[in-house]
Amino acid sequence: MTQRRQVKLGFSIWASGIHPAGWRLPEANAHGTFDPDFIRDTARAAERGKLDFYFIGDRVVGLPSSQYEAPNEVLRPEALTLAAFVAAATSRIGIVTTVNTTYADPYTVARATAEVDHLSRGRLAWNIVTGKNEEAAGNFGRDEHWSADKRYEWTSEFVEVTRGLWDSWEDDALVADKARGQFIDEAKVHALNYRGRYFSVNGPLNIARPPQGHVPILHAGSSEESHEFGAKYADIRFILLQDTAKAKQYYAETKARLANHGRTEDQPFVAGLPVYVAGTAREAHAKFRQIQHLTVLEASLAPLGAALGVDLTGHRLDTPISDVESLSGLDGRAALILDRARHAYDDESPTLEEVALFLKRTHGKQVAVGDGRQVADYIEEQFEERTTDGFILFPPYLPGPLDAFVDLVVPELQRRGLFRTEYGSERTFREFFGLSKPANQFVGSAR
Ligand SMILES: Cc1cc2nc3c(=O)[nH]c(=O)nc-3n(C[C@H](O)[C@H](O)[C@H](O)COP(=O)(O)O)c2cc1C
Repeated sequence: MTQRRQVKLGFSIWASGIHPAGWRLPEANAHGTFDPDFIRDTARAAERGKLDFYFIGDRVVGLPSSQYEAPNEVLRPEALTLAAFVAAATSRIGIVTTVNTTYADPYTVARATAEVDHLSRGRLAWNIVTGKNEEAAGNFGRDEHWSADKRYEWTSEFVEVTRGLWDSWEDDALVADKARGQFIDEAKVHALNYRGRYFSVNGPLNIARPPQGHVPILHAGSSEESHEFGAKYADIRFILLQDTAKAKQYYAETKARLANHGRTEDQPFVAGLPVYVAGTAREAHAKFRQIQHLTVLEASLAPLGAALGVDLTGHRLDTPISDVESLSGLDGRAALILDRARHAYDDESPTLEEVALFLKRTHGKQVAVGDGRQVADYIEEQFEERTTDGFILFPPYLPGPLDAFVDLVVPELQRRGLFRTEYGSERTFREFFGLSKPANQFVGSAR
């Protein structure tokens, strides 16, 4: 019997939750961000669920005034350091760290990523982002955050340099010949001597080639330049899902770009997904409503009206949507937003305030709310429809939702043959995703 194609699953550490009010729940840990025991527990829970990877995003700005809108962007652990910690706390799960290349240096990043790949025995992947926060520029002596074309030109060179540095050492360069007193074979250690528009780097790196050869690259971004960069350099694309028809088209079109760069290997997609799962659908929806109502932000009708294409002035926030005549018979994106809000609240007629908060938090995108079977149904449907090849669980708060996902959704996916029941022979991140190990550009005639 042929085995079913299996879904990829990761967990993203948002210590205070993806929802800005999640940390306010009595059962939420609001102090987890810098608590090593707490972080270790999340890593082990993700590994207990046999997940493919533990995902760490990053920001290079601190924005205290974002506390009501996005508290998890106010405080952010340093992602590479955290990856090393997670590597030590686990033994099988893959680890994705994020580096914003716009504000980084390739020699430093090549060293640190190679080091963590060694420490984790080949379990690391690198999520490349180029950042959207203007304020970051001021932290790095710059006057402005660059436009997309400059960010991606710089980042393309960055990746070329980094890959070249990772190749500095041939696998058998360290001979450690005790009898002759020869430590290394210098002919097998290569300087890069890269001279480009933005970088000038001699090399060699002072770290042996990473176990995976090149640390695999994930990429997330939205511009045309991001998509061209991703098609050329990324092993995996990190996305957010839109409605199913659009997402299917996006999936097919984005993957079709790979051929323009002579690529034949698949580029798996993983999609961020906020999940509210509980023993019963009723509990899950109640938790969703409870968190929404803890939001400190004021809901306002203007953005909701603009998103729906309807003038809502004059209505009270507590009006149920079924009482608003102009909201009946909508189609397209407006209908989709209302449907998703109805589904999430499990209420045929949520109030205007509830829909406004829903829109504000999710930007109208999908959240999965339900019992284990219902969340698994959603994952299976999106996977089979080919909108994505996997998901990154975005917990609304921690720790409860991670354990609930592992205990309720994972077994359901396993029963359906959609997800592994044990870690198998795969050891490296590349092996988890079926990615081949790249040859060293300095070996043989490759250069
Ligand atoms: C799914 C997704 C995840 C992202 N994660 C991060 C992140 O962790 N840190 C960050 O600085 N930017 C992150 N970004 C922002 C991107 O780096 C990028 O700046 C933004 O999407 C603007 O698109 P562009 O780079 O294509 O112009 C993310 C974007 C997307 C779409």
